Amino acid sequence: MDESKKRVPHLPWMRNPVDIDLFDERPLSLLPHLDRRLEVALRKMNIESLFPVQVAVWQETIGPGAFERDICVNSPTGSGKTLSYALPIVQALASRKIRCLRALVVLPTRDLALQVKEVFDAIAPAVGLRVGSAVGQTSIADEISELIQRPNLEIHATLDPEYIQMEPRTSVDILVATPGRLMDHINMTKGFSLEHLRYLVVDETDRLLREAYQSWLPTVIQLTCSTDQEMLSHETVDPAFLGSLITVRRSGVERGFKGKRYPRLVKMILSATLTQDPSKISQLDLHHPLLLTSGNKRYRLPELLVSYKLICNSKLKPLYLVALLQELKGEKCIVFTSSVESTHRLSTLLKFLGELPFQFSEYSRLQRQSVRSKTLKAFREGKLEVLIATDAMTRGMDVEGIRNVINYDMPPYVKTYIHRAGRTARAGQSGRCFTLLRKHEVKRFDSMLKKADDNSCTLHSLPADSIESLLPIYSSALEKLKEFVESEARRKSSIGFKSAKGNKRKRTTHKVE
Ligand SMILES: Nc1ncnc2c1ncn2[C@@H]1O[C@H](COP(=O)(O)OP(=O)(O)OP(=O)(O)O)[C@@H](O)[C@H]1O
Repeated sequence: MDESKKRVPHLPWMRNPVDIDLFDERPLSLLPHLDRRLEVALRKMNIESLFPVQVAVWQETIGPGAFERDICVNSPTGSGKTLSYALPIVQALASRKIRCLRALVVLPTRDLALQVKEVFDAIAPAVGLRVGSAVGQTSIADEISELIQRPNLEIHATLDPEYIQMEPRTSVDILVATPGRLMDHINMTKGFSLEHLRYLVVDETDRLLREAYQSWLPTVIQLTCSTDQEMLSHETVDPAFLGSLITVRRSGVERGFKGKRYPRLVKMILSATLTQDPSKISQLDLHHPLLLTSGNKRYRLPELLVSYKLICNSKLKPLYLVALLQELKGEKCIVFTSSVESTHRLSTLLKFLGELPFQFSEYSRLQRQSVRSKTLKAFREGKLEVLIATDAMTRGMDVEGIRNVINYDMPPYVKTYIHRAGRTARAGQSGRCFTLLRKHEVKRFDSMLKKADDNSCTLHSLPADSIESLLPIYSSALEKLKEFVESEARRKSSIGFKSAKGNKRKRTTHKVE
């Protein structure tokens, strides 16, 4: 057995997880306590039953677990983690009386946050909840007007200000945010408060913990802890006296959480590759955490994913890619490269190869958000068949109908392989992942796949003539690429990108691989 499979987690609570594999998909009609209005909303989304991870989390939240413990979910890509937290949170808040910010969901990128907001938007309005976003898609002023409700002074003109709520306050129940914009609102937006927060979701946890993003996590933890402290300091005061806006938290004493009279903030963390590093996990200040994981392996690929490797002549690697894309005959594909520069060079080179039988586009953080959003829309709608992308931009991306993932550059880590491959074979569908390898990379790749519990990666070869037929235009395309990169570097340096100048010149000497 592979060593990585036997490794015992350092954290004791991670050693006896709830096994998600023991849960079956469950029809909505058999889900205990599901609000009828939510059932209708789910059916409108064409959801007739809950996936195993969703049933398992339901059990620990709305079911007998009753949100008593913080929830940590480690479940494969595309297994339905978003709805696994969105549904219980919306159901739990369905009976709230007064609108204020009670659930905060944090995601690493804007596109991902908007994707998750869509899921909340599909169910929350059914029970009268409002969902907002703080992702920097619009100006901060527009975001503030969406999130903050200001008192209407004209309506209250004749009333004594002492008796009316004059302070601005949040006008959403659930907020989906990226860390940067969240911090902007925490620091600057009048009326933005986490005082009543009951649920904090950290999706794509391992990625969010890796990057500090202006210390958003310690700030959120501190702000929500101080609420607990503040409330505890009112121990002699009847909670009712604290006003209807104060969330009356469920007592947590039954599991021995001494000294906590008020329900704490519930945290839910999720990933397909959840970290087991105690120092990282400790940043979350988890309360009696419960791990839910699929099977007894650390990493898991989607069940219906098939992996292939292609051994390439490294000088002709772009042609192998083109030949493979031609073979895939316009099926939706994502091609992963190792960096934004490499993504840019590869897509530029493909443009110089003349008419290709597929529509493709670059998708990376080098581009403006508006360009990226347009590209993603076209890809979703099937107007583009191939997206050339980097890891950072596509984590968690859920696009229907992606049949293939192509690793143009070998992923550096098994976690990277899992997140890239997981853009296909989602929600029980089948999919393929191809990895282009130079001869010397094969051994390292094979041992990496074993960690992902995939021993079934087969060799895929392309007919020699499919590459040979591209050779005549290849050298002229390379020439054009060289000129293009040089002129781009000159243009950038002339508009003041002095630091970029050196890098770009260096880049022109790189081979296109
Ligand atoms: N119960 C369900 N029935 C049918 N489809 C579902 C159900 N739950 C989720 N889905 C669909 O499954 C797909 C994957 O869901 P989701 O994006 O939540 O996966 P994930 O586990 O978060 O993946 P990743 O780790 O890549 O972020 C989505 O298209 C979603 O609409």
